[in-house]
Amino acid sequence: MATEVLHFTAAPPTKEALEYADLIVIDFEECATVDGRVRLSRRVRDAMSNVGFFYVINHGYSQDQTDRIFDVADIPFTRVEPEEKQLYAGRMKETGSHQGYKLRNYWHIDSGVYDQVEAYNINRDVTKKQHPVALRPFLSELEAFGRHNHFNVLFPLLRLFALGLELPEDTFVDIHGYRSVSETFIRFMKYYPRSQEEEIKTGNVWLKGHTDFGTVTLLYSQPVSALQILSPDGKWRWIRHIDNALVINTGDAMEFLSGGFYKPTIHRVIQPPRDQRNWARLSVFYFALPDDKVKLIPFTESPALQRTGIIRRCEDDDAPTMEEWRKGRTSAFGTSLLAKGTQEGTQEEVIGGLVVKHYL
Ligand SMILES: O=C(O)CCC(=O)C(=O)O
Ligand SMILES: [Fe+2]
Repeated sequence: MATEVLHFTAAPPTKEALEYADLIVIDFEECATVDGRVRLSRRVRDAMSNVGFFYVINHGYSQDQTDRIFDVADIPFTRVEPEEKQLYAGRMKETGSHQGYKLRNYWHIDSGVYDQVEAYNINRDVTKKQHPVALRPFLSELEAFGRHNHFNVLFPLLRLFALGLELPEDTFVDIHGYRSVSETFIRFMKYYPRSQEEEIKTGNVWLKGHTDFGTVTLLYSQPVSALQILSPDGKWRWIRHIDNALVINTGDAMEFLSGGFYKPTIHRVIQPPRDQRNWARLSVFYFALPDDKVKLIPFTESPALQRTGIIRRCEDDDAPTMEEWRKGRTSAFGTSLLAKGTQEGTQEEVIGGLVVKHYL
């Protein structure tokens, strides 16, 4: 018998007419055959050179299994007292690692306003760190959830990304070992309402526009609209909720490894539409990163890449390892001093000699 858990009730979808990004849907049932995978890899490649985000359906978790994960995801926020949360606070700035809580008021947004987001991060090896008492009965479920994401979702996606580059299917799989030393982790996230003053000072931005620093991000679609992506035409567009779909995007590490073939898409979180403002926004993610020791240089043997041209952010000799890049990005995120960017509405910082941009 599964341990009992309070049910998390998600908001109804918004009725407001939002300007949504037009994203393709990748049906994992088509992954079963080589032909299917080649077809999907072409669609993924097009989506990536266009909007950069896409959906995955039929990923192997039923609606009930996904609902259960959201119920468990709420535990670190609602079933743990503030004093206990402090005991499990992550030390992102000092360690460059996402493990434990990211408590509220940690990331600077704008004009002296800090975030109202709580996150709880769990390495896929759930034994790496201790967890709050209320979460302990669920650790084996969380381990299974990580495993499912790794083998049933991440690996098929990595194969599609490799095929798109005309590389052997397991090129990226081979550098994302489930048992390797790497940060690949589960994140639960809950956003809390803010004061009117905070909304005004930040132009309703809850989480600034950024790229993710790993290879692939899996987000379990949830109904509170707030996530937006920066479209190629310079407009922010909303991500639409699809029941039990995954929202997929790639990050910096995939850009490095693919020589700019798969570019990371800038995304942000803003205040939800009026009809959803009194609802909690709970998110579930799996953030994939290659093994810590992987040097982030392009797979130049890719025929596709040779045709399109390789774009490097730096010379191969200067390229960071995954460990260096994630530590640099993680410790700086939301806490470093940012300079005004060259582009309107951007801010910049330098990490490992490379410019990293943030968007308002
Ligand atoms: O909450 C969301 O939908 C997005 C959060 C996000 O972009 C992140 O945690 O990197
Ligand atoms: Fe993100």
